[in-house]
Amino acid sequence: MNPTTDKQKYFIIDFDSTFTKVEAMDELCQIALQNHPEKNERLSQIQSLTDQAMDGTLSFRESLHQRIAILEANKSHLPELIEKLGEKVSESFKRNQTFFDTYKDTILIVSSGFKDFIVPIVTKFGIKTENIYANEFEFDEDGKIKSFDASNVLSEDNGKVKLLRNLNLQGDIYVIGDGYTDYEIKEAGLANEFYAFTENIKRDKVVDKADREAQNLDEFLYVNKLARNISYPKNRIKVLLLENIHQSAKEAMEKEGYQVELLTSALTEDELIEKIKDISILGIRSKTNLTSKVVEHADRLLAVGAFCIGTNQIDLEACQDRGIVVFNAPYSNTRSVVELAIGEMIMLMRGVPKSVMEMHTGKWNKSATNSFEVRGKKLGIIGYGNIGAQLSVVAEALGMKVYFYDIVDRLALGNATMCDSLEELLSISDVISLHVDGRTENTNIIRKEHFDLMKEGVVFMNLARGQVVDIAALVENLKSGKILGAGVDVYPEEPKNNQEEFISELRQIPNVILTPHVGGSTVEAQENIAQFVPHKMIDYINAGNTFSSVNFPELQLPKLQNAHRLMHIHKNVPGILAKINQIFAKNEVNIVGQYLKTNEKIGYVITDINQKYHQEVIEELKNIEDTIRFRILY
Ligand SMILES: NC(=O)c1ccc[n+]([C@@H]2O[C@H](COP(=O)([O-])OP(=O)(O)OC[C@H]3O[C@@H](n4cnc5c(N)ncnc54)[C@H](O)[C@@H]3O)[C@@H](O)[C@H]2O)c1
Ligand SMILES: O=C(O)CC[C@@H](O)C(=O)O
Repeated sequence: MNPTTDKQKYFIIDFDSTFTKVEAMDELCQIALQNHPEKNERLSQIQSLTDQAMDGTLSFRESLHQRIAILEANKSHLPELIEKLGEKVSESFKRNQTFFDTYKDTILIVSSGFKDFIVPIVTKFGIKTENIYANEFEFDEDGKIKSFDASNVLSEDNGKVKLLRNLNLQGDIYVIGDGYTDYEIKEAGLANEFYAFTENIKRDKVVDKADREAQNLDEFLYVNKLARNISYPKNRIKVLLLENIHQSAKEAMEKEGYQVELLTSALTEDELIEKIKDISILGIRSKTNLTSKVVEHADRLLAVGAFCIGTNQIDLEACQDRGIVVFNAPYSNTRSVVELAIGEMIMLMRGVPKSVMEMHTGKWNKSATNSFEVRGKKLGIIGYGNIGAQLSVVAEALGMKVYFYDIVDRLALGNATMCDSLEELLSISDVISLHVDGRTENTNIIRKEHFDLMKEGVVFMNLARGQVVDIAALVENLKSGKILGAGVDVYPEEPKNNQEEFISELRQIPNVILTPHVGGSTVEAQENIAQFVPHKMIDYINAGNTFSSVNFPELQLPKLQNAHRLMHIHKNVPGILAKINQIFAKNEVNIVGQYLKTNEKIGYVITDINQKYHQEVIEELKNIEDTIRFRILY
C-alpha cells in the first residue's frame, strides 16, 4: 500500500449464507433434533425466524432468543456442526485464497452467529481470531445451550452497527453480506459500499438497498480490482442456447456460475447479430447458421457448441480467425440415427407408409405385392463414418449384405464390402442409405444421373443432410415408381421452429417416410449431447483444453494448482513463441509449463507460470503482432 495515496481497505464479511452456503443455526437444528418428532416443524420455525431477522421484519435479539429456545442443542453437537460447515464454505470463497492471504490484517468477520462454530471455519482461511466478531453461546452444567452472552454488542438489535461504531475503523470500508443487518452498517454511514452477496440466497429487499449485487466473491474482487484467483468472474459469462437444447445443458452451465438464456427456436442472421454482442458461449443445433457476418459481431464470443454432429452450419474458418473455438458431439446421437434408419428400411421394404396412409382413409389392401424382407438384401451405405459403420454392423445382424462407399479409406466392419466407386454401389444396392457429412462439395451428390444408375424398386434413404440430394430428381423417381420407397429426415430448407410450416415437393407422395430432422432426437441422445458439449466448453474456458475441437489445434492440458495459466492465440506466422518467451524472460517470469500446437492458420500457446505477474506483462503479450486473442485462465 502506498501510505500517501491509498487508504487502508477493510472488508467486513458476514458468515451465515455468505462465508458459508448455509445458516449455521438451521444446520445445528438438523443435528440437535435429528430424531425429534417435531424436527421439521421446528426447523421451519427457525428458518422463518432467521429470514425475518435478515429481512429486518423481526428484531434480531428477539429472533435469537426464540431460535435458541426451539433448538434444544448441546455442546456435544458442535463438532458435527463444525465439520458440516467446513464442507459448506461458499465456492467463491474457497477459490479465492489469494484474497484472504493478501488482506489478512483487514478482513473482519462480523456475524450475528456464534464464535463457537465460526472461528474454526474462518481461521482455516487465515482470518485472524482477533478479527472475528460474533456472539457466544452460554451453556448450562450439562452442556446444553441455554442462552447467549447478552453483554456482546452483536446480540443486540442493530448490533453490527454498534460494533462498527465502537471499532471506529479508519479507511475504506466494504461490507459483504446477504442480510439486512449487513446493509444497516452502510445505512448508518459506517461503510463506503455494501455488496449484497447472492451466491447462496438472494433477498430482494437487501439487493434493492445494496450499492451492488455480488453474485459471488469473484465479482466483488473483480469490480474492486482486488487480489483474486479468478481473473474474470464466471457470472459475467453469458451463454445463449438455441434450438431447444436439452435443459441439462443449461443446468450444467448455471452450476458453473454462468448466466444462461435458453431459447426453443433458431435465430435468423439479423436476430443473431443483435443477440451475439455480449455472448461468450453459444450453443446451437443444425438450424442456426453461424455466418462470418455474425462472427464479425461476436466480440465476446469464446466458444461455440454444436449440440449435434454436423458443423456445416458454422463458418468454422471465420470462428478460427477470431480465436473462437468450436466443439460438437461426434458420437452422442449416432445410435439413434442408426435405429431410425433400420426401422425405416424395414417399413419401406414392406410398403408400410403407403398402407398407413390408405388405412387412415378407410382403404383395406391386404397384399404381398412389393413387400419384402430385408434379410439377404444388399444395403449400400454412402459415407462409412461413425453412423455408416454402426449401421453396417446392425444391418448385418439382420442378415443384410452390406456394401459401402466412402471418399476416404475406411476399414470394413464384419463382412461389409467396400465399393470402388459410387456408381458401383448405386448399381448393386437394394437399399441405399446416405451418411455423408454436409460439406459444401457434397451438395447434390445424388442427382438425376445417379438415380438412373439405381436398380428398379430400390429403397432410398437420406438421414444425413438435405442438400446432398437433388429433391426434384428424387421426386421424379418416386413418382415414376423406380424408387419403391424413400425415407427422408433432412431437407435443403427446414423450418426454423415447430411453428413454421414444412414446405416440400415430397409431401403427399405415397410410401415416403418424412420425418422432421429427428434422426438424433431421442431422449437418450439429447441427454448425452447436453452432458458432452457443455463439459467440453467449460473445460476450455477453465483450463484451455481444446481436445476434440473441430476448428482449433488440439491441446489436452494437465491440471494446475498454485499457478497462473495464460492463453495466447495467434496467426501461425514464424517467431511468435520466441516473442512470448522474450517478454517472460525480460520480466523475469518463470515458466513452469508451456504447450504449443498449431494448424495451418493459427497457433495456440498455453503458458503456466507460478508467480505473480505485472499488468505490463499482460499488456505486452496482448500487443504482440498477429495476436488474435489473449486470456488469463487463472
Ligand atoms: N438426421 C439426423 O438427425 C442426423 C443425426 C446425426 C448426424 N446426421 C448427419 O449424418 C452425417 C454423418 O454423421 P457421422 O457421424 O457418420 O459423420 P462422420 O464424419 O463420422 O462420417 C461421414 C463420412 O462420410 C464420408 N464422406 C464425406 N463425403 C463423402 C462423399 N461425397 N462420398 C462418400 N463418402 C463421403 C466421410 O469420409 C466420412 O467417412 C453428419 O455429418 C450429419 O450431417 C444427421
Ligand atoms: O439435432 C439437430 O438439430 C441435428 C441433428 C443431426 O443432424 C446432427 O448433425 O447431429
